[in-house]
Amino acid sequence: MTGGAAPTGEAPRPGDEASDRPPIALIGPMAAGKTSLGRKLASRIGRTFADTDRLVVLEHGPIPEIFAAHGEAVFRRWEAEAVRRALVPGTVVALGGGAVLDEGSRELLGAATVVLVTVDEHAAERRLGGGGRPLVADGIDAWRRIAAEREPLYRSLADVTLDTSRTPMARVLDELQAWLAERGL
Ligand SMILES: Nc1ncnc2c1ncn2[C@@H]1O[C@H](COP(=O)(O)OP(=O)(O)OP(=O)(O)O)[C@@H](O)[C@H]1O
Ligand SMILES: O=C(O)C1=C[C@@H](O)[C@@H](O)[C@H](O)C1
Ligand SMILES: [Mg+2]
Repeated sequence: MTGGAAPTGEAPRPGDEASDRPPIALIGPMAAGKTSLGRKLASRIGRTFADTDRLVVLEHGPIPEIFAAHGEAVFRRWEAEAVRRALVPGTVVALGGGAVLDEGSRELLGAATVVLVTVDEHAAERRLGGGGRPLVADGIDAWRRIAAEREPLYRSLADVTLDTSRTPMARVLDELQAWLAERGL
């Protein structure tokens, strides 16, 4: 795990509510484990969980159908709306892999604790099966190109980075929980 400078927030006091704390946002490339890790983290620390892909699907239908019928730009607009609705104090939010492309969403992430979840291409290739991700319908070459393009953006937003390639989910979760607890987040 690699972390940035410790946030300046005070340690939690008795009576503090998680709902007063900055939202915890999980960002990173497709199949890194944002949704799985976010859901487990929220359950463990007693916070509400939201997944922006899920919110878009609930409101507008399956992602491949949105891309086919309306194009990526419309998906990005609906995704940005989902980020704005979900990213409120006290929550854990898993963002879609490309949500950081939207400037307004990046501004909102400035008020969040941002966890970058990474995965190497070998593990990503094993996890990509099952489809549902139109931008990588052609496989790992597209995943590699997109991940490399976005890496500087992901790194610039992250407060902490966790790699899931060779670490079981339970241990990644323990590490993240400890990192948050040390900082009163
Ligand atoms: N640490 C891990 N070890 C092994 N498999 C993992 C790990 N983390 C996640 N996975 C598996 O990888 C797959 C992708 O995980 P997940 O859907 O959480 O990724 P994501 O980052 O949310 O992807 P997307 O960008 O498509 O939303 C799932 O099948 C999940 O069970
Ligand atoms: O990285 C991306 O651009 C995407 C990631 C997924 O989470 C979905 O939001 C969608 O498939 C696009
Ligand atoms: Mg996800």
